[in-house]
Amino acid sequence: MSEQMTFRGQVTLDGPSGTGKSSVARGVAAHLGAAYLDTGAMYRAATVAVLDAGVDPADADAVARTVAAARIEVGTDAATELVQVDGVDVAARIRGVEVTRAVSAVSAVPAVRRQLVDQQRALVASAGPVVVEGRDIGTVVLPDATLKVYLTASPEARAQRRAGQLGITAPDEVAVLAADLRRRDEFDSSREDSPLRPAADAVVVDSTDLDQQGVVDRVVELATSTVAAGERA
Ligand SMILES: Nc1ncnc2c1ncn2[C@@H]1O[C@H](COP(=O)(O)OP(=O)(O)OP(=O)(O)O)[C@@H](O)[C@H]1O
Ligand SMILES: Nc1ccn([C@H]2C[C@H](O)[C@@H](COP(=O)(O)O)O2)c(=O)n1
Repeated sequence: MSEQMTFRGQVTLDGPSGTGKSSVARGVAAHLGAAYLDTGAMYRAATVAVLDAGVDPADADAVARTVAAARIEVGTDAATELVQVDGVDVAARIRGVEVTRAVSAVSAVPAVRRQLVDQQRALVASAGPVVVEGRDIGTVVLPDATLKVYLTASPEARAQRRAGQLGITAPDEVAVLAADLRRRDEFDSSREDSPLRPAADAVVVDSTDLDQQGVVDRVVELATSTVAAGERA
């Protein structure tokens, strides 16, 4: 695919927390002129609905009922962030500690996953070319995607990145962040329904020693060469 040609496919970006999926996916979408879908934001919005209803995130039946009754909306424009629950803007709230602590439990509920995966596929179907990031996009949501990337980085790099994002410098606070990332990864990788793992045909990109732009360039290069190989076949 030359730079002038239009990208018409789907790129999936999966991987553990703090590897840079959201920032890289936005950059790749902007470069390719594609839409962008943050599926983690959807599970976070579902968690807001659960917490606001006073439901225990460990009560799977109540979580499923609450999320089924909630109207969860996310945008697919890489330049703006739209996340709403029942018409209320929750874009800032979904990044808070309370939601981050509870989101793994909510996202492990099979009925919640079925509901949000259906919604994700509908959004993708109407988005055209798209970059979608999450944990199960290459394995479950879009198994026929043009390019699947599984992003990794060392636990130390991920904790430092998250600390930088939050303006945290004290070593003991960075250690707390690292423990939280570890806890969430273990939970997300060991759940029964759609655990975090690379798709068999995913390209693994280790971003530990790459800066953000370097990762964006690498994924754009992979998308370009995948499309070019498809055109030659
Ligand atoms: N290659 C990189 N080098 C250094 N910093 C990076 C790199 N990629 C992303 N970052 C920074 O790391 C932080 C975390 O990135 P981001 O939120 O995109 O990760 P994520 O994988 O989407 O995390 P989560 O799954 O928890 O939402 C951000 O501040 C981002 O700017
Ligand atoms: N496709 C997805 C996306 C996200 N999740 C879960 C697992 C994460 O801990 C949580 C928040 O995601 P983040 O915003 O940190 O990317 O949502 C999932 O199970 N499947």
